[in-house]
Amino acid sequence: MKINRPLSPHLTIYKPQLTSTFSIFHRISGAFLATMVLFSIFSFKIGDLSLTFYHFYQYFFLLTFYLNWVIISLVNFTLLALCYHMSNGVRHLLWDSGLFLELSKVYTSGIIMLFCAAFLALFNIIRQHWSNGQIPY
Ligand code: HEM
Repeated sequence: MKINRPLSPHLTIYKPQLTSTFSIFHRISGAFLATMVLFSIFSFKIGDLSLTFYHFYQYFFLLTFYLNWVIISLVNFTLLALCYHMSNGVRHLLWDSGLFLELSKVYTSGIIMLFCAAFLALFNIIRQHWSNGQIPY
């Protein structure tokens, strides 16, 4: 049925603000991290389920041997998400304690949080570089 009337305004009419953008990414990174935690547990445990099923081992061998870069990229991306989520999470905890709630401080702490996340991410990339191409975790 085609109703010829204007639609109510939705998210697209708003100019993105730093505050809402950080908030959305906090949720996205949280959901992504949760997925990766489940995936890691599954990957560790799959050996228990498949002791007699050779193809599982073959699959993981091929994955780690030929698609090493996929795993390294995934680990790095997860680390990036963790750096962001953790830095912003600390900001959330400060708010929960009643600190930095004024709008100007919300913006300042957001910028500081981004620098912290970038520093943590960079630190991890350098750490990985020094570890001779191996994942140092
Ligand atoms: C693998 C680790 C983690 C996972 C899977 C995870 C996952 C999540 C998820 C799914 C949410 C809900 C997001 C939403 O509904 O908007 C959340 C919120 C939150 N996370 Fe994490 N998180 C992790 C690590 C951390 C760390 C290290 C911190 C450290 C500060 C942290 C601090 C927070 C805080 C404070 C909130 C609540 C934010 C709010 O009040 O809206 N998280 N997390």
